[in-house]
Amino acid sequence: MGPLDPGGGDPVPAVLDRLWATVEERRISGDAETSHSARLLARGTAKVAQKLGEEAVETVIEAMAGNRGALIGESADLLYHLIVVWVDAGIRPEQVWAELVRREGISGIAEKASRQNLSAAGVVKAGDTTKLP
Ligand SMILES: N=c1c2ncn([C@@H]3O[C@H](COP(=O)(O)OP(=O)(O)OP(=O)(O)O)[C@@H](O)[C@H]3O)c2ncn1[C@@H]1O[C@H](COP(=O)(O)O)[C@@H](O)[C@H]1O
Repeated sequence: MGPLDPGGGDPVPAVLDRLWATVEERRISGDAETSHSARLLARGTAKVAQKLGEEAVETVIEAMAGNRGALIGESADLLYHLIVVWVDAGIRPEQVWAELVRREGISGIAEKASRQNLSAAGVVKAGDTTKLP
């Protein structure tokens, strides 16, 4: 399974794979003086996660204001900071693409209902999808 093939035979945006590879390279050998990624990663998991939260809020603000141009820019910031979170956590993009492919065709409403049924039966705790097939 290559970086452009999440397992279902579909390509994923190559720019996201390239961005992950760049940020991972910055984690390994980047200079905090010249690389924003290296500087942010050096500040630790809490700061990396905080920045993702800030970018998410800024994205929400532009979405609610109906500013489509600003929403595109904030979306790019959000994706970049999500990728920094993955690099910090040791997650490779293929793992996320595979999870998206696994969910294809599964309605969110049906999935939630099955989780609630399992929870009611005492099989899994509500909200915990890690034990689902
Ligand atoms: N896509 C991005 C990208 N999007 C946003 N940003 C930076 O994210 C920063 C967000 O600014 P903020 O003021 O919110 O955050 P901050 O500077 O950490 O400030 P504080 O929260 O600490 O006060 C800005 O400096 C943006 O330039 C990005 N920095 C890098 N990339 C990509 O990552 C690649 C590697 O970048 P470097 O790691 O800098 O070499 C680049 O070639 C780009 O492809």
